[in-house]
Amino acid sequence: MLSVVPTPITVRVPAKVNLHLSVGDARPDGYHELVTVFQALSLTDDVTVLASDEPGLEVKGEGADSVPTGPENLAWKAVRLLAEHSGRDPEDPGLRISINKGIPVAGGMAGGSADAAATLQAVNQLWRLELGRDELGDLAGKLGSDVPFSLQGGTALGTGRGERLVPVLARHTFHWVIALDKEGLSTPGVYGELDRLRAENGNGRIGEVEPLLEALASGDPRQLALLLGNDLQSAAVSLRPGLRRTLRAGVQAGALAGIVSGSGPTCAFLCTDADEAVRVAAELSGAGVCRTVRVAHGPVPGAKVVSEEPADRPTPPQVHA
Ligand SMILES: C[C@@](CO)(OP(=O)(O)O)[C@H](O)COP(=O)(O)OP(=O)(O)OC[C@H]1O[C@@H](n2ccc(N)nc2=O)[C@H](O)[C@@H]1O
Ligand SMILES: Nc1ncnc2c1ncn2[C@@H]1O[C@H](COP(=O)(O)OP(=O)(O)O)[C@@H](O)[C@H]1O
Repeated sequence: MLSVVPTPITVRVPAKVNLHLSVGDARPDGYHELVTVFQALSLTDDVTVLASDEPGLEVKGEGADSVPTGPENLAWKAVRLLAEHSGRDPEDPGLRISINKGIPVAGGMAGGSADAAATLQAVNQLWRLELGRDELGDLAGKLGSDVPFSLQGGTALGTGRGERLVPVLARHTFHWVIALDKEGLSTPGVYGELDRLRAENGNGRIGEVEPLLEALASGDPRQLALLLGNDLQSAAVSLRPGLRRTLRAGVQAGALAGIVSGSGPTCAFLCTDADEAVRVAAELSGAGVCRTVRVAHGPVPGAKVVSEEPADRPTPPQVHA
């Protein structure tokens, strides 16, 4: 018998791409100081949370087989953190979680962070914790550097580890083609490779962020394309040399520019408009340089409740024929 009324809540949460990712030196705590511009894209995961006496977590969809279902899943870490924060027993949260993945796993698009953010949002509602944006944002930062952005969405400037956010004006919907690779890359592995390359070859870094912020405000994809930059790209390409071919193929197919998304190996190609993105995606998928392609647009909102049981809603009036 259930001890609480089951009230499933589904939260939809977006992937991200870093339009600008400037990586500083490693800090004493092992993290790198960043200046980054995130944009939330229309590739999404759905996370459904349900109060249950039979706790568990299931993962379906894109790359589900490689996602852990135990305590190392970031969704469970989010539950644990909220339980501790609200004086519940973290060993017995009484929840079932179902994750439907549309975000590539270990692809540099913050899929795990997205699930953590969605779980924070869903459980906040399910347990009626009424934590506000700032409080949820602080908890999100404890779960991972990208988690606060997954909550917030839109377009934002991130500093610190990437967890300190300021919204950025983006006066346009931008259209992207996303090329997914066969296997993921480890985020710490890619940061480590960047440190190694820099120790060997010196400190090549992308420029300042301001011109990119101006391009976003202007809404001109051609201007934005010239300013996309990612310090982690050389490290991702060093670990996965085939990405060079993928990046070239996207531009040959007609994209304005291509970039490795975060720590990779997913590549994101900016296109002039939605029709052009569909055309580039079709051509790129025939080029044999990646596992599969997707079309996406951004910015889109952050983690958002898309359905819940109408527990508190009045019964709708009956309509008789
Ligand atoms: C590279 C980025 C760019 O947005 O995204 P992904 O490509 O992973 O999606 C992020 O910095 C990833 O953020 P996230 O995946 O949340 O990383 P965390 O869990 O906080 O940290 C995982 C590991 O990445 C490295 N790390 C992360 C953030 C940072 N500013 N400096 C780092 O050096 C550290 O080795 C850390 O132990
Ligand atoms: N809910 C989750 N979804 C995806 N990956 C997860 C999740 N929880 C933990 N992970 C682990 O996090 C690693 C990084 O995955 P992900 O967050 O998708 O990539 P990235 O850090 O490149 O954006 C995966 O290899 C996986 O083992």
